[in-house]
Amino acid sequence: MPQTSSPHRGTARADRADGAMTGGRVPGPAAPDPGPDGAGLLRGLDPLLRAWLPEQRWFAGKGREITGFQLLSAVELLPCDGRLGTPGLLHLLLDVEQAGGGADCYQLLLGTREVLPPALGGALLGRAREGSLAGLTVYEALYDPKLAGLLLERLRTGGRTGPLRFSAEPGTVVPAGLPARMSGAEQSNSSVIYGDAFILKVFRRISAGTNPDLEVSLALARSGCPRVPAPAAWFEALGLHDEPATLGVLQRFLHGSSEGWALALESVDGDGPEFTDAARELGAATAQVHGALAEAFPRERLDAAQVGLLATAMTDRLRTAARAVPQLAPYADRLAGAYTDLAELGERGDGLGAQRIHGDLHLGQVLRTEDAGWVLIDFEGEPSRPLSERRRPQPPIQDVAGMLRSFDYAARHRDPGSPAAAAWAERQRDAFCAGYADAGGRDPRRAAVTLRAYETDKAVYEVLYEARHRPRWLPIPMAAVERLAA
Ligand SMILES: Nc1ncnc2c1ncn2[C@@H]1O[C@H](COP(=O)(O)OP(=O)(O)O)[C@@H](O)[C@H]1O
Ligand SMILES: O=P(O)(O)O[C@H]1O[C@H](CO)[C@@H](O[C@H]2O[C@H](CO)[C@@H](O)[C@H](O)[C@H]2O)[C@H](O)[C@H]1O
Repeated sequence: MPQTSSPHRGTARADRADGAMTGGRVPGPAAPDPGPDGAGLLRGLDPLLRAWLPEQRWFAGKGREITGFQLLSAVELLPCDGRLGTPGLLHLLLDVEQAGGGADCYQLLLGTREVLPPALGGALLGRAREGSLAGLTVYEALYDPKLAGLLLERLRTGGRTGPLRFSAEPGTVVPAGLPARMSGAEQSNSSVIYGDAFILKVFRRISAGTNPDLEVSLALARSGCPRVPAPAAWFEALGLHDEPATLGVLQRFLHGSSEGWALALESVDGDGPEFTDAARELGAATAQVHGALAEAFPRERLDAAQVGLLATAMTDRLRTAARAVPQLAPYADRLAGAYTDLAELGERGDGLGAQRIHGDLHLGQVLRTEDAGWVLIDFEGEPSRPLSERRRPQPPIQDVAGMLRSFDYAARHRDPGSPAAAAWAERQRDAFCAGYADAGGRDPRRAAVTLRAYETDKAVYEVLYEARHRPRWLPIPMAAVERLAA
């Protein structure tokens, strides 16, 4: 609901009928101009954000000092009213500047209250001491069922509030008043589950353009492909750049589904059935999704020069990762051989087929349902890559390599060096590749050079990912690095 009244004591006011606050316009990252109310907001938030952001799993700039903030957009979706005891809801797009240069744009949904109920204690950012939020407690709004419910209502009703545009997929019915709960899965983004019927993914790091998670799952659902949860509604920021930036997607929640990762671990740990049938079906599901994507989006044939560029990009990523993670450095030259082989294959052969793909396929991105079998989620691609790159056609074997790496992860999650783990992973690789080929995909085992290059690239990415986010898990991709470098 657009707000026109004063949201907070102090200077920040929603003084436009469309709900955008003064200084809440979106001037673009090149020329941010938060204006007086934006500056007032930031004065109170600055110290809270400096302490809170680096603690968030989705914050990509861990380990680098935050040097400043630029407010790109501030929209008040609900005013905080102390007399009525109602919380406020602020939507912010914020450039976070860090040592070493550059800035990343993050989306924040902040609740404001005079007094935070104990149940929301875990969502606390802190109390603002100055600026337009002075005296108010600031917290993560998505944890507050009332505020998360308000966001659902905006998605249901659609329309504009300042730079925010809410849209619904025609023909989809989203009931009002579904109870909200924050998803426990702390990943690259934040998700809210509504009544076990829908899940809203709120993207955290925002880039201009349509997020492939929306673009791809919408195209697949519209084509009738049953292997993705259909998007029901989404919201975007207009005016950041030339293109709208996707901020969040509401999609069907697959209630009662099981995550591939959990099922695989049960099998590895001996608590569940052998996984090979599931791996074979997963290979078939992946091939079906690749088939549907090849129909829905343009395809390309990468020539020798383009394959050479792929190999160069892989080599660059390897060199960057080896500089950041010293354990990787001794293997770098031998690993780079896989990329040289790929470039030579490009010279010799008739190129590589490329199309839209999942882009970050692993066992945490597949859900097994009673009715539909395997369903693929999270088509966002590797969050660390630029959006433009993630939206480009890629060889589909990249997804295969991602899943094969994931079998290796599951197998080695307890003991990276165990021979039984290696044998388990080998069985799943074979089953997955056989299922992929049976369902119409090209047997990945017959593309050994390309597969090895992509597995190496993924293992290198994982080394960097684990070193940054989960250092205890670093031995898992390092075991793969040793093997791939041999
Ligand atoms: N449509 C869905 N139905 C059921 N659970 C889902 C759905 N989408 C996501 N999830 C759950 O939420 C987790 C995180 O979702 P994901 O899209 O991978 O988010 P992120 O981009 O933050 O990694 C998944 O691993 C899965 O457990
Ligand atoms: O799910 P996200 O899009 O956030 O993907 C990132 O995090 C993943 C971990 O949660 C990471 O995946 C790696 O660990 C998985 C086990 O936790 C394993 O199944 C994957 O094979 C492995 O790559 C992913 O790489 C990262 O982009």
